Amino acid sequence: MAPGQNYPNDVHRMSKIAEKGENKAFVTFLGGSGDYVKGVVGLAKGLRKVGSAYPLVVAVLPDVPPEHRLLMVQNGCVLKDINWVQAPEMDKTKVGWAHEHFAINYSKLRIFELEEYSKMVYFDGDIQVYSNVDELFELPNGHLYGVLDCFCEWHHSPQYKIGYCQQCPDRVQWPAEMGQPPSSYFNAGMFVFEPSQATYDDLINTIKVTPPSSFAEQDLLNLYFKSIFEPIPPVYNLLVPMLWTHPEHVELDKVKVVHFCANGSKPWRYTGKDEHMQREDVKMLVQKWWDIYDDESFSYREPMAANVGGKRVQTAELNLIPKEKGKRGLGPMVTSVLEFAL
Ligand SMILES: O=c1ccn([C@@H]2O[C@H](COP(=O)(O)OP(=O)(O)O)[C@@H](O)[C@H]2O)c(=O)[nH]1
Ligand SMILES: OC[C@H]1O[C@H](O[C@@H]2[C@@H](O)[C@H](O)[C@@H](O)[C@H](O)[C@@H]2O)[C@H](O)[C@@H](O)[C@H]1O
Ligand SMILES: [Mn+2]
Repeated sequence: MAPGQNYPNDVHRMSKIAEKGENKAFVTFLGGSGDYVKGVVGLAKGLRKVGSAYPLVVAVLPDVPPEHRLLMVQNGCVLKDINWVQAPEMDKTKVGWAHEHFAINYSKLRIFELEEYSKMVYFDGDIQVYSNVDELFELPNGHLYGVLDCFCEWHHSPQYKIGYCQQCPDRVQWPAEMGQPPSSYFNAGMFVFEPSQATYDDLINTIKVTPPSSFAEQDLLNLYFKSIFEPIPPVYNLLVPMLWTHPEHVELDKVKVVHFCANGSKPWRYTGKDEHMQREDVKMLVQKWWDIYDDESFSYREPMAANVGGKRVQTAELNLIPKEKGKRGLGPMVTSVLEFAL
């Protein structure tokens, strides 16, 4: 099935159309079989380390492989199957995604369908939590909360061309001939929201009538929630580029959440060779990420038992990849573990 086409029997539909619930949870998003699963495992461990009272839900696309699903479940994640959301057709001669993978990011919008939760805090998989942020769940309802983004590295944007950034609006006045200055704009790597099927349906309808732009669903979310968006302090989503674009707004010892969105800063891919990556503060934040990721005391819960064909076996005994070399696929055991786990 090509992404975006609904499955005939919708095998990956939401587990059940849930009635509105009172639960609250963190939620992240994972697609593909690549290394972002390390980011999710790191985030799960980070939330456990700061003693958060809320679970981490992971909205997983169909192409996330079984071994990655099991790894996340063993780290205490609650998996929710979601389907793709088709990115709008883009005329690449006029505009392109800022990063190729942004096309799958529209599927992130599926988190608005998670109505069994009354309030959720979304984190990208490349975010780490270094201090408890459970207070975010007490923010008043009726708003979407996020941290103001920085435009200083948006090389193809009108903002960049004139050197305007909302982080320092007095540095360069927005010229009257360019119309209204941009409204407050949040980084969609972290936001506090209330799931609603009606909101999700309206977002999808909005995609159909909104020309696509470089920052994909982030631009859409900022357009859609403009009237109820409330900025929250940058300690809740420190964009790594802010360390060099607006150091005057960064008090590193007060930062609670770090977003590794700068090129070359994803800790699990970090080589130190990209621009700015040899900075002491960047190296310290990446090392802190690894200290949590490698810390066994925040890792696997007791190896899970699973009901496999009526027999209880420890997941450690499961052979997730069938013995025959090169042959991959869901063996009967893995399917039942996933049934148990999901
Ligand atoms: O191959 C990918 C790329 C991205 N993502 C998810 O999409 C989010 C947004 O991508 P990214 O964080 O790379 O964007 P950035 O914030 O760096 O612009 C990631 O954090 C992941 O949760 C994913 O699951 N698989
Ligand atoms: O698909 C759009 C993406 O937009 C955001 O990434 C961008 C954006 O933040 C720019 O403002 C930064 O300059 C840039 O570095 C960063 O990649 C979100 O973090 C990501 O989850 C996703 O929504
Ligand atoms: Mn990110």
